[in-house]
Amino acid sequence: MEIVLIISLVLALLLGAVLVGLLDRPVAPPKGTYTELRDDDDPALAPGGLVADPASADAPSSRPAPRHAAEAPTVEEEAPKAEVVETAPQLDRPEAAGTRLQRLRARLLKSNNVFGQGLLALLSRDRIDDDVWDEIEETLLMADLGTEPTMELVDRLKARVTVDGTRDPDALRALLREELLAMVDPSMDRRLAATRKDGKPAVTLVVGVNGVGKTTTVGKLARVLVAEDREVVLGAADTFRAAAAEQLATWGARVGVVTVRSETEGADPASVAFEAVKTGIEEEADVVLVDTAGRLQNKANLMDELGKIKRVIEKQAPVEEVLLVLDATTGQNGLMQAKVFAEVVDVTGIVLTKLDGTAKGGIVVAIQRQLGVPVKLIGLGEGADDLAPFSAEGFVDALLAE
Ligand SMILES: Nc1nc2c(ncn2[C@@H]2O[C@H](COP(=O)(O)OP(=O)(O)OP(=O)(O)O)[C@@H](O)[C@H]2O)c(=O)[nH]1
Repeated sequence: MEIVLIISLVLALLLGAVLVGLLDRPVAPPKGTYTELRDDDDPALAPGGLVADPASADAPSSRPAPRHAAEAPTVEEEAPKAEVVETAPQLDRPEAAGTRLQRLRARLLKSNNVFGQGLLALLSRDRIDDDVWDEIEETLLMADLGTEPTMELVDRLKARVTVDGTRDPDALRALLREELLAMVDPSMDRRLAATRKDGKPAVTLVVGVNGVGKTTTVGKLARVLVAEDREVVLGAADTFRAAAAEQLATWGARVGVVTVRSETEGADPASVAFEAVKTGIEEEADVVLVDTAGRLQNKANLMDELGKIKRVIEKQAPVEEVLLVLDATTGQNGLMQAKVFAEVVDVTGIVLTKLDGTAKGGIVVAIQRQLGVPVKLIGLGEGADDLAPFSAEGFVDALLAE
């Protein structure tokens, strides 16, 4: 009896020791779970191999504080908070939209001084004869104002300068300002669709030919919107250029914006766009910006693809804005592009990039006349905040600034 008791006691002690040993061992996480501290808006593998970009998930978000601390206390223990704070990249604080054109006006004046100041100098000559009017006409044509608007403006200036007979520099400046402003048309609605409608984000599709600055514009525009406290989701539907998705994700990460992209090179851009909009709806974003691959307007299959992207997006939410990006340095060629793009998708606004590198500011008027669509944004440099909302007054004032 005693022996049985002793054996039972020894067995019990052994069993206890084994149990303690087992509990002490680190427990491997179930397959597929994260082993590092992750954010709430961490990318989940989406159907079709699409992920919300991991680069963005590392950045601190302006959204409500992540709930991971409450949900996964053991993981929290493994990765001390201090470490996360140290490694998390600082978010950029983008410049507010309102001050941008003012800051960038010097660039506009520098590249377009012949257009604005040159015109003023010609009008201020002591005697304005036919030769001077020819020079004025030439200046306007050189600035890509287009033939019809040039004739119209010259006629109006002729009539007013002759009738008024004024030679006073201030009066001439005011007169020229008024006439240029009428050409640029301050009555056009240049607001961007950036507000949720019927419980869905405003979807913006960004289109244009190769190299005009689409991806850069989407990145810069995200910053404009973030500065206005909008929740933004980016869609990298330029699956043709390998680096485009990476480029876009970097732009997004700098301001804490999620980028939806495909892990498969050459994936169907319509499906990436679809996933981006889906994510935007799920995340209750204000705006979804979809970047698309550059396409030549004379390639019918690529233009058809654009139509498809739009149709696929619209299975979930209407495309509120189609921004056509045009490179201002390409001048009249941009007009041809605009015409064809407008036939395939309803362009709602123009983004005129690289205005810092050209004296062709008159293209603003020409393009608006051609499409009946307003220029909404202008690019004035390669800097992250060198994209400004277009204002007719701000533009004309910059052209005429001293
Ligand atoms: N100076 C200047 N450069 C600009 C401006 N906007 C864009 N760029 C530059 O234009 C180049 C092309 O820009 P991307 O955004 O890659 O052009 P993309 O249209 O997306 O190109 P694809 O994807 O090949 O069609 C980059 O070097 C940009 O920095 C601008 O307003 N001013």
